[in-house]
Amino acid sequence: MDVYKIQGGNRLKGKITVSGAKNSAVALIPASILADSSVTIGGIPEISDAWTLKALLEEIGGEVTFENGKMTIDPSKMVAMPLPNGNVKKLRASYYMMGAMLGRFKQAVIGMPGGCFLGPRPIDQHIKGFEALGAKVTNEHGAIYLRADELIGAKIYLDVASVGATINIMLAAVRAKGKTTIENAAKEPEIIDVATLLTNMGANIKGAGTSVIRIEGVDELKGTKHTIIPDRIEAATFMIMAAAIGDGVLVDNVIPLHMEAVTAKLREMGVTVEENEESIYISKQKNLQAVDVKTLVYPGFPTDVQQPLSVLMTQAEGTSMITDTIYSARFKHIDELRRMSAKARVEGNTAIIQGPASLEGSTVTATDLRAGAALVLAGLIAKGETEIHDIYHIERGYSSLIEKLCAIGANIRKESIVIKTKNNA
Ligand SMILES: CC(=O)N[C@H]1[C@@H](OP(=O)(O)OP(=O)(O)OC[C@H]2O[C@@H](n3ccc(=O)[nH]c3=O)[C@H](O)[C@@H]2O)O[C@H](CO)[C@@H](O)[C@@H]1O
Ligand SMILES: C=C(OP(=O)(O)O)C(=O)O
Repeated sequence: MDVYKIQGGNRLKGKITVSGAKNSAVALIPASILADSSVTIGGIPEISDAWTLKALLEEIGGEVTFENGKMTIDPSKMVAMPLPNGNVKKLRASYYMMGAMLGRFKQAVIGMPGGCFLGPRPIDQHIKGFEALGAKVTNEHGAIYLRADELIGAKIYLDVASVGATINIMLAAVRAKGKTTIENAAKEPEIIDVATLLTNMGANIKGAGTSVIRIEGVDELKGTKHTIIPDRIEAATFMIMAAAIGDGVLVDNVIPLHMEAVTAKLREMGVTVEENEESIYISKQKNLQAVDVKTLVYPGFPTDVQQPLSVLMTQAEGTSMITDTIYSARFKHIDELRRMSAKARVEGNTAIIQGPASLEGSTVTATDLRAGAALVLAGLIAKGETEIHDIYHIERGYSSLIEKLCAIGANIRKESIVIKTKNNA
């Protein structure tokens, strides 16, 4: 089993470069299914989710290359192959195969998606959208079956402003007949990125990034080239690391506007954040102060940053509270942080964190992707050695994390270890 081993206590200094956005990449790659010729996407992060999606596109007949961050997808020979099991279970975003295959083939069979366990993650709004467009949707033996004679544009009001549902409905609606309106749409930057790719393919989409998206369906979509936006969650993770143990860190390849909620909270904690055009500089910090945070849909504070920020809170003076209104059970990392001597507890959907705490290295488990990023930070801060298990979660979403952190001074390495069980002891 692969683990990360971290010797804590090193300071971070220098430039760290953010990769393309995971949560864009995982939607842009399936979006290519809708084109009639090759789509090239630059800046795809080297994460396992991207490799798994490449494999899924190949399973349905796509010809895909992925080298140096550039993925080229030739969708011309794709067929509506059912994908009930296997790779679809390895990631959450396999659900975008539903919208894209429905848009192109008017049918799809996709197993229930995997991804991080964060508490219940329903997809009822995705299904409601597909049904409004005229698809018949059934759940048989854990797979979703979608079939439509034709897709017809409709007015769809989302009960919750879901990123996944907004993108998935967009993917199907660009090939529906007539007009679709998505009301109470999510406004995350990744939605604009997907709309930009689709528009360059020939789709007619207005209002992406606002709460009302209007789509006029088209008969065909063509191949194109696209460059992905920077990953605002990875950028936030590095900003938080820099605030905790940096001696001057430049986080490069950032859109500062996407970081506003994070930047504002860090400033409230006493962190000096200098914004440049495409980078953010965090100098050496002292006297961090406790704050209260509530996660919200964009442009609010992102749930994906809740877990890394809770580690910074262990280093701040006083009692911080962080409430997750998007995923109420996204707190498994708190138990792991307690193993490292953090003074923290969970009450309902809120973590209450007492700082400053002297963290101690320990053996911990990355229960999910951002929990893993939080534990990497905790290990970098802690005295002694931290060993992180189940790092495959981290590698679903962070590209070259070890190389990037070592280049600015961290002592972290990946190792294969043998876990002793009754059978091999
Ligand atoms: C692949 C991807 O981009 N994943 C992101 C996406 O996940 P995901 O697409 O799962 O999140 P959504 O934005 O869809 O969900 C937001 C909220 O809506 C609820 N909901 C969602 C869909 C639905 O049909 N019904 C429903 O009730 C969810 O339970 C959650 O409380 O947004 C999350 C919230 O920003 C991020 O943590 C994930 O990183
Ligand atoms: C929860 C996340 O990912 P996913 O939706 O792919 O599980 C995340 O990116 O933090």
